[in-house]
Amino acid sequence: MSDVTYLKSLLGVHPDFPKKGVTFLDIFPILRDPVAFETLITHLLHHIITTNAERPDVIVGLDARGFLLGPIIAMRLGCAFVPVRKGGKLPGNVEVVKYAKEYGHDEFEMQSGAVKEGQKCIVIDDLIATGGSASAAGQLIAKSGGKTLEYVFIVGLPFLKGHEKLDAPSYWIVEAED
Ligand SMILES: O=P(O)(O)OC[C@H]1O[C@H](OP(=O)(O)OP(=O)(O)O)[C@H](O)[C@@H]1O
Ligand SMILES: Nc1ncnc2[nH]cnc12
Repeated sequence: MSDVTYLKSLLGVHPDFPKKGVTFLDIFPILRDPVAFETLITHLLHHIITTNAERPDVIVGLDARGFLLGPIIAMRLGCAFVPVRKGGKLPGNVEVVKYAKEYGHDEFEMQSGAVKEGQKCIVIDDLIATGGSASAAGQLIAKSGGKTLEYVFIVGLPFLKGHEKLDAPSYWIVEAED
């Protein structure tokens, strides 16, 4: 079985969660299996190293599930990790962007100066649906003077066309069907 098939087989599928009409795809079963978790991290590292001509300076992880992947990837690549958090959670001066996502609205914040002028960033999250969350993170990076090299996910829902909202290429390991 390929790594992609293995990881896809572990995804949890929950129809009508958190609201009717949304099929929630749950990555936590992958994290409960240490071999699958290691396979996931190795796959993401291999992708990032082989696809991007430029090495990233910063891995930007999105609240909350992006926090489970971002720091591991950042430490293995020798990059900074910067969190993008939901509104009102970060101290000090912050940049703010409001956005819509598959099942609601939210606000993302990043600490001012956390990404420095000219730094090359990779955004990491578990899943892209409508692309609202990833696009908001990209706007925060741009406000800070950074450059997004790529958006990286475990799961993509390409039929929602979220990747078309993004200002840089995107990659997902597993594709969910409509
Ligand atoms: O592409 P979109 O339509 O924006 O949806 C994707 C986002 O939605 C989920 O996060 P959520 O906001 O539910 O937060 P959580 O990680 O705290 O559960 C998911 O982890 C992504 O961040
Ligand atoms: N379908 C989905 N499954 C899991 N997380 C999500 N975030 C937005 N849409 C989602």
